[in-house]
Amino acid sequence: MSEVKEKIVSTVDAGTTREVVVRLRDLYKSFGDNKVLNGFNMVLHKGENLVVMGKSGSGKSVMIKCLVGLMSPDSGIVEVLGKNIVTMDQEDLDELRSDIGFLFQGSALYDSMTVRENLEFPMRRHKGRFKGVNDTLPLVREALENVGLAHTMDLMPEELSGGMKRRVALARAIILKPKLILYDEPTSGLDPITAKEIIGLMRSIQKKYGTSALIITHDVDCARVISERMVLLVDGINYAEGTYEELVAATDPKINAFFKK
Ligand SMILES: Nc1ncnc2c1ncn2[C@@H]1O[C@H](COP(=O)(O)OP(=O)(O)OP(=O)(O)O)[C@@H](O)[C@H]1O
Repeated sequence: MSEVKEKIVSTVDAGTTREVVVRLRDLYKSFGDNKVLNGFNMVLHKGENLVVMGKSGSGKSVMIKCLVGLMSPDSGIVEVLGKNIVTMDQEDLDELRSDIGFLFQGSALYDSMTVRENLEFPMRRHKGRFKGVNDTLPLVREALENVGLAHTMDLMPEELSGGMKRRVALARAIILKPKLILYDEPTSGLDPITAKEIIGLMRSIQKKYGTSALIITHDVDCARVISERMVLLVDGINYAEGTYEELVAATDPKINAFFKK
């Protein structure tokens, strides 16, 4: 275990007053002999941008799936917005997910729907939350204005560039004003300038709405700019935690490997 982790974990355990939005404790998940999560721990505080890095196949997606209840851990605690995910029924899970925004790899817009219809989609899924909303237009417009794309409302996804699609996907992720946003590789496949724009938007959204964000990325520049704190997932555990600067300065070779260009 690295010095960095011991230092930071002790600060967190020493009774921080920040509200906890996600708590994963002693998470284990195996597939046959493949032990993917081996006692993983993580805490995300309210309003925080937490970056999780791990090499390909290290279990980041498995961790996220456990976090949103798409996969059950073999053991361990998964608390999201004060609720225990592991014991929840489907109805409660659906309700909880209306408080979570997702921006997953590749934007995943529906090609046969306009931008506006793509944005309305989460509202249709979580009808209960929008009972009193007859006119979705103001919400769609506000979400698109946040990403500078209000003029694209009636366009089809094929009429947008890759960077614009990612921004629309970001607008869709925030339209429900989620308390928590999960970003899975938000800058993958984008050129450095567009990636920078997306990171800028992620930051301004967090500032405007006070959203908590968990960001999974391989992009060291993205991690440097966006993270307040980082967790490195290695060998199924939270191998190291700290700020970007603390982790870059660490001497442990397994930590260094993440920051080599
Ligand atoms: N449903 C499943 N059944 C069996 N094995 C699985 C399943 N889901 C994931 N795994 C295994 O768990 C390990 C971790 O996979 P995971 O997708 O979480 O990695 P990752 O860190 O997200 O990788 P990447 O960065 O490439 O997306 C891999 O060895 C994978 O084969």
